[in-house]
Amino acid sequence: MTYTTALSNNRFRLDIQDSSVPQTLPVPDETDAGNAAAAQTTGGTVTFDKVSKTYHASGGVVHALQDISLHIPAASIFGIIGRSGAGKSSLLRTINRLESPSSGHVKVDGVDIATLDETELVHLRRRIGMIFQHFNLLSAKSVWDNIALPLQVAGVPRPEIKHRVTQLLELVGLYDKHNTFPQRLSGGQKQRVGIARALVHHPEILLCDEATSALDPETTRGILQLLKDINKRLGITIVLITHEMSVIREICDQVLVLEKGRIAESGPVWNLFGAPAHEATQALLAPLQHQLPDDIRTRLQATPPAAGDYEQILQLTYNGRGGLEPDLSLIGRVLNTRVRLVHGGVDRIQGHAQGRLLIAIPGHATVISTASASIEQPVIAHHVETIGYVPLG
Ligand SMILES: Nc1ncnc2c1ncn2[C@@H]1O[C@H](COP(=O)(O)OP(=O)(O)OP(=O)(O)O)[C@@H](O)[C@H]1O
Repeated sequence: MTYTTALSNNRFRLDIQDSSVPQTLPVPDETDAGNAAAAQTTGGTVTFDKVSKTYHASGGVVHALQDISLHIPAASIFGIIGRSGAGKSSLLRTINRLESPSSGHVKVDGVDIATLDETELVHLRRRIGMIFQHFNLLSAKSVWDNIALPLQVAGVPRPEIKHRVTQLLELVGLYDKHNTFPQRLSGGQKQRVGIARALVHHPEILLCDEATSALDPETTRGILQLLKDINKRLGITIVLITHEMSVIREICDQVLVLEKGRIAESGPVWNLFGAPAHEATQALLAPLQHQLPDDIRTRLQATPPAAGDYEQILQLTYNGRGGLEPDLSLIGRVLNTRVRLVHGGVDRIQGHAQGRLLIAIPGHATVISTASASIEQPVIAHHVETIGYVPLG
């Protein structure tokens, strides 16, 4: 067995030349057009082809995944969301064959992983790192040993292990903790160790199973930044499942929504978050919506008050399409009245402005019904709706 190390494009590689371990996955069958095309792409693609998974539990048969076909591009950050029991973990776990599909195929870089023998499977799993919600660190081992262990198991010589572990500890910002044991680390530090350990074999794919769900918001931000850096600097494909929509909004390029084991919808995050089409997506995204402030909600009426002054409350929605941005002076000009910003917020997702503004205008002002789609008038929002009336005074 020989080892070579190289540092190129900021990407450290430790190549293990072991005649007992295949250096590449089996060459795909060139007659299979799908396989051949995928094999030519950069490393780290995942393709699901009509994947279904059925469990035979004591309570009966569970169709956890049904007819899933999708492609995860190399070097992308791909999020999987869905209600509890939708099949997220089952899908994620088919990528490294922790679960095997009941039918259909999972291909990594064009190779159907069901065809791999035991040795090839070991090799595949080294190319696919995984991190977990509860970190799965060995409590009796130091930070250093937790990270070094997979390399020791793989038979890597000590000097190489020392080099690699040092490098990874620096990457995750934990070098000063190398002698510490997990129980003395914070949640964020434990996850950093988990990330370092997942990267020991310089994988092309990193699977994240609710990796930030046990962390507070500030620590979550730090871990997401680290994952982003790893994706950018090392070109690793990241596939993550989460119940936190903010995580998807923060770092993912693409998102898949699962519902009862089937694909509800999928696409670029800005597109899905801006205009969720499926009821499951709308329900999942509801917590991200700015709720009506209590003082407005309690005074809001469905019809204009019979007497006295009042304001009309309009909701302006932005879905990110066509480069449309909230422009308060334009809104005032188009509605031709005094406009008061009441509440709301606009996020930028992958450069697209989306969100919701609540504005108040004098009760008797006319809302141009085509403000959201006028040809003559400049468009002020993707959707404009009167949500109620608030008496003044
Ligand atoms: N090993 C198993 N045996 C039997 N049924 C299973 C098994 N694993 C998962 N299931 C069932 O398959 C369905 C999908 O489960 P899965 O864990 O993939 O969903 P999930 O979306 O990850 O859920 P959660 O968000 O709650 O973790 C559920 O009905 C679950 O009970």
